[in-house]
Amino acid sequence: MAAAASSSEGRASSSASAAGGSWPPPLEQWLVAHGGVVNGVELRQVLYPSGARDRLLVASRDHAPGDLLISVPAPLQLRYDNIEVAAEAAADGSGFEGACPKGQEEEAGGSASLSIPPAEAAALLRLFDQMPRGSDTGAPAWQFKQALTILYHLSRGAASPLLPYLAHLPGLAPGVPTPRVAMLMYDNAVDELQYGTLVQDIRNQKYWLRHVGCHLLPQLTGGQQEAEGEGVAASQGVVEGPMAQGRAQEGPRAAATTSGPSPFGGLAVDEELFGWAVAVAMSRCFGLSRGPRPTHTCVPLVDMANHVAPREASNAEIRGGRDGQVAMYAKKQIRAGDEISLTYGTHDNHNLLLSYGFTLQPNPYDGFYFDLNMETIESLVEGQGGDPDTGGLAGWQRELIAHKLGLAAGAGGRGGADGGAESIRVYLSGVAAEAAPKAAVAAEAPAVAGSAAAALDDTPAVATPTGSGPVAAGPVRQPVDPRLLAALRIGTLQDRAWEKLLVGRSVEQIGAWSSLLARQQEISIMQLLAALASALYSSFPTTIQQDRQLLSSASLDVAAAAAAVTLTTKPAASAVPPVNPEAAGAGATAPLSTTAAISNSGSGGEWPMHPSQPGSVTGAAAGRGPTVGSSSSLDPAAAAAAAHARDAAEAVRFRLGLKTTLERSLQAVVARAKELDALKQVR
Ligand SMILES: C[S@@+](CC[C@H](N)C(=O)[O-])C[C@H]1O[C@@H](n2cnc3c(N)ncnc32)[C@H](O)[C@@H]1O
Repeated sequence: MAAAASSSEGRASSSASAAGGSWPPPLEQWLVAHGGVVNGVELRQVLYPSGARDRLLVASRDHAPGDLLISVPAPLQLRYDNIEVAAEAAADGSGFEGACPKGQEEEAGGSASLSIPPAEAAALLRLFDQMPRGSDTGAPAWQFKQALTILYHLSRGAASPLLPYLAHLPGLAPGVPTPRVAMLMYDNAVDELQYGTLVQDIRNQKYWLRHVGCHLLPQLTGGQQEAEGEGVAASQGVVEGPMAQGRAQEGPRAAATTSGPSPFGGLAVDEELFGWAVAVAMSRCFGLSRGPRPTHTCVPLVDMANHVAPREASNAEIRGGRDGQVAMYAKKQIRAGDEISLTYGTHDNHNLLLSYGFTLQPNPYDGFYFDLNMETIESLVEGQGGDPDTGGLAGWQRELIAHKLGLAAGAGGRGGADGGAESIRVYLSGVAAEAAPKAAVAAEAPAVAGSAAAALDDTPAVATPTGSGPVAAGPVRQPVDPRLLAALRIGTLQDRAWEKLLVGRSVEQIGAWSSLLARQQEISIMQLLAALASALYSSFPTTIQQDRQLLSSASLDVAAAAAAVTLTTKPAASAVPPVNPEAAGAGATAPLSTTAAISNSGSGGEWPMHPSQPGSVTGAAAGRGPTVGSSSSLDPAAAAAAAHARDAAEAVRFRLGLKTTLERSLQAVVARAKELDALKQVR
């Protein structure tokens, strides 16, 4: 829990605010100057002993529960619905050029116009439409739309009122590296995760990132006809696109599209820059799930709050307000100097790594996932009940399990014929037995993935970005997935008399940790689960102890690499004053190999950013936006070494967390078996 511990752990901590007049302006000041509210909250930078840097929100005075901490009006947020509204209004001739309510432009933007020129909005909307789609929603993936919106505002440079916010984004703000969301990790580190389901998800994300950033965008914005071979992605078809919230597909008209003028002006968007924008979108957007048009939004300053879990550990929450305003409130007493934290959602480490580029140790929402089919259930329960002749599942058990779990009834897990899935993904979790829910899980509301905050009665719900993993983590975990427990309870029954009773019960009721059908049966089930957890643990090539050792040397590597970067980094001569002096030159852990300095004529300074080639951002060519310096501010080899070291350490941390989760699950089932056995003895 790096960030949670950061206030005490950091050896250097100071306000991120630079002296007045420097660039970029402190976010707190910028927000207040343009209609936002900031009450007793400040942004701090923290430097860990490892050399890693991060930022966090800190209370500058005491707060009572319910206090408003930050409020950000819609025009100060970076959100793609603004683009959609502007384009649609232009198309239907209503002449509305931007989503900024009348009268707020001046307030929010100062000299820069909040109106989005109709032609540019229309060009962006066309791009949105070409993005890969989620098969579940059929809509272009929001992460890509938000990334394009971020790049669009970046390309506008001083013409965008959001430039001061952009300058604080990780990867642009000096010393703050781009989050290493899993799709940006090096391949060798991905292999070291030792966890197939996550590795597959990361490969799919990498595929789509490459496809869009490297092929699709250049074609759509570069004046070329769609090239041959681009149908490949669509025909591959098997790509599960977590970024696209499901199975990703090509945009509907991609193959027939002729590119138009780039909405990014002179900003050359390549795979690296696009990857940065997607990582920013994934790691710091809030979902607005209600309201006239669901959208995602980057909310300045509010997006500086770090994540803690479980939910009770965070001291602030987000609420939506009227006119798209997003606000942060204290949800408990906060003392001056406390870190202000949010719970992004009930994310397991799989989701955290995919969406945010870090893991929590321990993570109360973590889970070990595996695919369960009828064959696995059959082999698990063999000899424990069921058909007296074969010792396997009797026909009625198979039917009941298939029906309750939505699985295909065939022994080999042959999906389809009866409408059931071939397999479902289930978990063993690290929830300690004593913390497991006491009531049936069925009593819990179904999870809305990523839902982070209670909505006000009449206002839009606000949620932190959903994790992109394969399983939406629910609000409450029990040590064993209720569906797995239900399957084992049904599969080990000796007596068909249970069938009538179980038919009317939900899978959550049958599989509730707190309930059981018969004590001796439950003891056997716990023994089966203990054997399962042990077998899964043994399938890892390394043990917990080996991982711990590796991690301590990996941490040394990270620190050494960070130190090397700091030593070899030469701040660009023409570089802007950094966000704070400590941050100078420390952006070297960003995965990007070069930096260029971009000057913002409106605010009289330059700050480092990272197009993939120095000088590729040419505001002059576009006749607007940023102009480019050519200073290189870090040693690419040292930066790459630091990124490699960080990835390697994160991979080991992830798999260590997974094994710890399995170990805890094992402890929970063994404890339950013992408890039931002891009860049996007493009676
Ligand atoms: C919404 S941003 C929070 C602000 C961020 N710290 C910054 O400086 O921009 C989310 C990112 O913060 C970092 N983060 C948040 N919570 C964290 C935690 N508990 N441990 C480690 N990193 C965390 C991760 O890099 C994540 O991608």
